[in-house]
Amino acid sequence: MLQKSGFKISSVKCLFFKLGRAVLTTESFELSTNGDSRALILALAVSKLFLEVESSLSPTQTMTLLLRGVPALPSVRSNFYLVRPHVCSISTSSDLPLSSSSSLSPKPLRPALRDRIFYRAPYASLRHPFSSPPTPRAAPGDVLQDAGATAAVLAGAYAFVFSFEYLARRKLIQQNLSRKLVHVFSGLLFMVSWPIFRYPFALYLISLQDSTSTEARYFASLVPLVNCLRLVIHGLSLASDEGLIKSVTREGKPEELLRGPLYYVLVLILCALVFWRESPVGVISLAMMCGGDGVADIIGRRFGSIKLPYNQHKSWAGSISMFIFGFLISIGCASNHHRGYINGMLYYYSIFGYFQLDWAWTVRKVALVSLVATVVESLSTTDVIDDNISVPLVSMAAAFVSFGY
Ligand SMILES: C/C(=C\COP(=O)(O)O)CCC[C@H](C)CCC[C@H](C)CCCC(C)C
Ligand SMILES: Nc1ccn([C@@H]2O[C@H](COP(=O)(O)OP(=O)(O)O)[C@@H](O)[C@H]2O)c(=O)n1
Repeated sequence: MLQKSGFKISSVKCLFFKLGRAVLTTESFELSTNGDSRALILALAVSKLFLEVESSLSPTQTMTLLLRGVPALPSVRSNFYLVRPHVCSISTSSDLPLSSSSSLSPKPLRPALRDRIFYRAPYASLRHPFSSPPTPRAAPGDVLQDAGATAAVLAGAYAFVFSFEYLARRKLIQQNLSRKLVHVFSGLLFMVSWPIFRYPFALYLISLQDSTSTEARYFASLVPLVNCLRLVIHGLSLASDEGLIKSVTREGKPEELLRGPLYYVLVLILCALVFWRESPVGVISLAMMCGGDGVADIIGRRFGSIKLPYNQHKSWAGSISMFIFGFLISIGCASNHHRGYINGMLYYYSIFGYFQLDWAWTVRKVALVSLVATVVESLSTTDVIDDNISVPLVSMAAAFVSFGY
């Protein structure tokens, strides 16, 4: 582990773990303790370390320090007084018997921000804050790992679609339901596979490796790219794959592959390349396209007797399920990781340390994105612009406005 300011990160981290729950990631320090006085000593140690790190950040980078359970006493505050507030947002939990001003920054943060855990939108060129050289280029072993991950996910994709081909061909499942289940799960399972590309969780925890590798996204994007080529080849009838056509088309016509399914995999490529696992925007957009739109069709066809006043082809049941499932798949079913539990895609990615979010704030933002996506999906414009284009693009725009990159 790299030495920095005389403290070994791993020892600080281990000590933190003994004193309480601490997460020391490339994006943030989060120290949650039971107020143990020794935690204050460590918090001072981290604060000195933090100032060192903070001074090495480029103007566009931000870091986060969250001290939960550590009294915001003057001695702690003074260590942060020099921090540039626009670079470093520091907060302490407001549910502690703290001094009146629980903000540690020179000027009190806006009340709405005081207890938010800011996340840095880490990006490909992110320098590991504790390493003096830039993140090293991929080592041969990393490339092999990514190539292996690509092969495994490609095989999974083929097996996944083939299983629905089999069920549809044996008429064990209706063709429409098969298409919708492939629609719902293939994109979500693709997202679930992203952490296996470079720096798996275990390695990340042990070595605090930078989890935002650049090359990994290109390897991951090969999976939808290969499926894109497959759809084009069979959509143009350059080759025939009755099973594929049966499992992902409405009427069993090859040219249908060049519409909904093709747009769908193109969006997967876009999200993997542009947002990858570094930004909530891609995760939320795919949750809306795969989970929300997919379930809207399944529920709407079955229970959608009450149509929308402005679109007789869509129903309240379909739209409400779009909102609910888009939201739940994005963030899960609770809003406070202290008391409830969160099991959506955003929390899945936060477990790996890709971003840290203020969940109470995030719940509101994801609900807003889900509402916007639901309204767009319910419009009759989807007859002109496929909702595999309109829903994810509008979700990206709404999520970008809410979360930034
Ligand atoms: C059926 C699909 C879209 C149709 O949309 P709509 O017209 O109903 O609105 C989805 C097509 C999926 C494609 C054939 C396969 C995509 C696989 C994915 C890139 C990787 C999945 C990996 C995972 C491990 C299963
Ligand atoms: N909000 C929605 C969405 C779909 N649906 C139902 O699902 C069917 C297919 O919806 P869709 O045209 O959006 O299907 P895809 O374009 O997503 O494949 C509609 O004809 C409705 O019967 C609904 O009732 N309410």
